[in-house]
Amino acid sequence: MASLKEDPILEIDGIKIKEEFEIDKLREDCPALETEGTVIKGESSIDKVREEGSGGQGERDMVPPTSNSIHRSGSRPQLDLSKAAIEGNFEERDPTILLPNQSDDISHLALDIGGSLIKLVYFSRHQDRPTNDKRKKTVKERLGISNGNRRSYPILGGRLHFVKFETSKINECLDFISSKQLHRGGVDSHSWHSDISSNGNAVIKATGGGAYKYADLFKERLGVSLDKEDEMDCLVAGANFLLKAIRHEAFTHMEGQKEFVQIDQNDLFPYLLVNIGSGVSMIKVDGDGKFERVSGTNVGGGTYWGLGRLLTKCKSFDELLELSQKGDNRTIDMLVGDIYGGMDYNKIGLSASTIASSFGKTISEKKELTGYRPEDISLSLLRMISYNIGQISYLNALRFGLKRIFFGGFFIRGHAYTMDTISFAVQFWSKGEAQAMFLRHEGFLGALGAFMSYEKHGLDDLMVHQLVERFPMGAPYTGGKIHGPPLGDLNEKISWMEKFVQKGTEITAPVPMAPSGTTGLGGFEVPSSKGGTLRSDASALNVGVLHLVPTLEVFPQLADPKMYEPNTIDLANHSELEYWFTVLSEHLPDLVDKAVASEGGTDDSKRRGDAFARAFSAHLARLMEEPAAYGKLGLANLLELREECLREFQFVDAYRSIKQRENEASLAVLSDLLVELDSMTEETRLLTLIEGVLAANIFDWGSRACVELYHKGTIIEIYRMSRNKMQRPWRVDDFDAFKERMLGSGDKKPRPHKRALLFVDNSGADVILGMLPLARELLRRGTEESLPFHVASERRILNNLCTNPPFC
Ligand SMILES: Nc1ncnc2c1ncn2[C@@H]1O[C@H](COP(=O)(O)OP(=O)(O)OP(=O)(O)O)[C@@H](O)[C@H]1O
Ligand SMILES: CC(C)(CO)[C@@H](O)C(=O)NCCC(=O)O
Repeated sequence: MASLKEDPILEIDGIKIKEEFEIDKLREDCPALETEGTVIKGESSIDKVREEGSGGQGERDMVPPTSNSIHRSGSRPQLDLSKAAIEGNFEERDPTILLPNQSDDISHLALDIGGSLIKLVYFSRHQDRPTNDKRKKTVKERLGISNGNRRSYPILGGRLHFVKFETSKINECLDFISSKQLHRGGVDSHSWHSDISSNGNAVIKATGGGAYKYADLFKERLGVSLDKEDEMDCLVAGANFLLKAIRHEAFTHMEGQKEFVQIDQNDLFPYLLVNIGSGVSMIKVDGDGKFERVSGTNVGGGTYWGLGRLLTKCKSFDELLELSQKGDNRTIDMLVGDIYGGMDYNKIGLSASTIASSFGKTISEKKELTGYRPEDISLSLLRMISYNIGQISYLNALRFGLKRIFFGGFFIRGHAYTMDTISFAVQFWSKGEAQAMFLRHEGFLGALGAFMSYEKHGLDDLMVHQLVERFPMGAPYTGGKIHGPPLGDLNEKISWMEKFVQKGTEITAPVPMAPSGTTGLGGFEVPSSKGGTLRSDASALNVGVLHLVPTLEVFPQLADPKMYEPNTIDLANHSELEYWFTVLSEHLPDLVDKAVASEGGTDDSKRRGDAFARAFSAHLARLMEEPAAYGKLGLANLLELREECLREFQFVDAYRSIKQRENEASLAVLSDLLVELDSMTEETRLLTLIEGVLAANIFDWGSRACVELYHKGTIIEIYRMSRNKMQRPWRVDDFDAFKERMLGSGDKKPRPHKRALLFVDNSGADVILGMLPLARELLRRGTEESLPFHVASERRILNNLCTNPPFC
């Protein structure tokens, strides 16, 4: 095996890092970027630039350089690099680059003002990294330049937030916008502005009837103009975006069972979109921007809430919904059995328990309204409206031969009984031919669509993996009654946690309002209430903050990147979840110690460590309650959640000191290791390389045996021991099959492998030690033919290589 430096693609040996690079290099990798010949000096980021630039994927996005200072492709955002200059010291690592001519005018707030609720979607730039941690930011990140995809425009990393207010409380919404200065570009507005119209006024995209009704109020209170977007256009754009870009957005819900559906983007259309807001719209969707509103009904969410309020005196929608969980509709609804003397009406397929007439029983009894339990009324009403919508939806699907029906709108509210009832109606009337599916961001379709209508959002061709959903810990997740999004400020978060500590209150994970085991079958069963109380909106809605991470790229040689699922351990399996719950809980004190030590063991870090432990425990408890609370849950998601939680409490890298130690050990033996690998036969080398990767990684994924091993020595010792002296606590599955695919046998050529074979985790040097030779070997092959395997979490490898160069 020759020197790693000869590898033209993955130049990750990096021991000797280039001292400078020129914008020309950047231009080469990101052809759309042009400057007026400015030379920018810096360090190390060249590796990142090169790696990212070499990603291979997205050649389709490449546009030839233009001669002028800024290349524009359509209306997408571009950076104007003209007169770009280093700010401050040239010798500084990754110095900030000023772009004086860049207008930075990307808008980031959109509204859907409906008959019942106002929905806000807003974007905030990532602020994860402490500003003094410049080493972590690459030049490209600072520029907002995308990576290996070679986009011709930047996508800025950040978060999409989802918030809602009751339309009747529009002033609260205006206060919220104003307090966060969202109409002006947010609190970090020094570099981030809303659209400013030619006359200097901010313009916000808005849809829904309220965009017309409240335009003057917005002008008056905030001085902003609402740029009105068509409601149906927005609903469709939002639904298409979610279905294409968000992992596990859609799910089925039958008899209390939630199952996520991974939609194949190439097989999405046509479908029926049913948006259940105050009223209901039914839209046949044939493609992006291709749709027709084929039907609607005025019996919708407003009907349930309005009639329910009158009949039960409930003060809020949630109260009404919560009430239904304790209801028994048989006291209100007339069943087939009530009419047929307890018998089924088999001839037309109706069981005795089928509802013959919603609210029908009340005509035969001489009771006043007060004689009925509000719980029962609420349930009957909910069932009547949900069933009716399900049935009308199916009839419309039938009209157009559509098999899939996606339901959105806030009426659904992630509520099990509602979804079960709709699903039952669709299934019953279609005789199982059509399927009802629900969307996790159910109520935000319109607002997202309005957001998408900004010409400069730059999100239109994001890949699924670039939007990562997170569930930050804030008041709403600890059962607190705080309006708005999760707490953003670190101190706020910590003091929240501390309040719980002081009061000795256990942090209760929010109980999902959707109890499992409810059913609409037969239409009368009583939903089994679990916990009884509804928690705050954010938790009940199960909508996380979408993190946009434009640097994440799928390994370019995957056989089918869209369908690739890196999570091989599915925690939907309860015993698996329990196992990992125990591992992670037991490991928590140790992790906190490490995290605190990585920050110098200061009082502040101890305080943060404590808060982190509580926050993460609450997440774990929440997931034990409802494993699918945050979308489909695989082990990698759980570990990422932990990482994210650490970052929320500003632990940049809990394993920093360990990595340092490992880096030193790795460096010392690297050349030996390469010589050793070079001397092996191809087959032995392949196995050795895989073992190397596993040796490095199983430890990280929580294996107790490896943790013990690790305590006895450094990773390189484990690596050596694993090959020579000891019984390995892991094995390489399917090596023969892999080998055949990898090396080919007889006249068989290597062919793509369907499953992930390598697990690569988010640590730094240890992964790379195993990964380095393997990556090189495989990438060498990859230049000749398609790689025969998938690398799990390959995006993290790139990230790690970029942000934690291992040997420098
Ligand atoms: N906190 C809440 N307050 C009021 N209604 C709620 C709440 N949560 C859920 N809902 C339900 O959601 C419905 C509103 O849904 P959504 O926000 O999707 O529609 P909308 O945009 O307000 O209505 P439309 O599109 O018809 O103008 C309400 O009618 C009610 O049934
Ligand atoms: C009027 C809208 C579109 C406003 O969102 C909605 O409330 C609705 O679709 N209502 C149903 C109206 C009907 O088709 O009968």
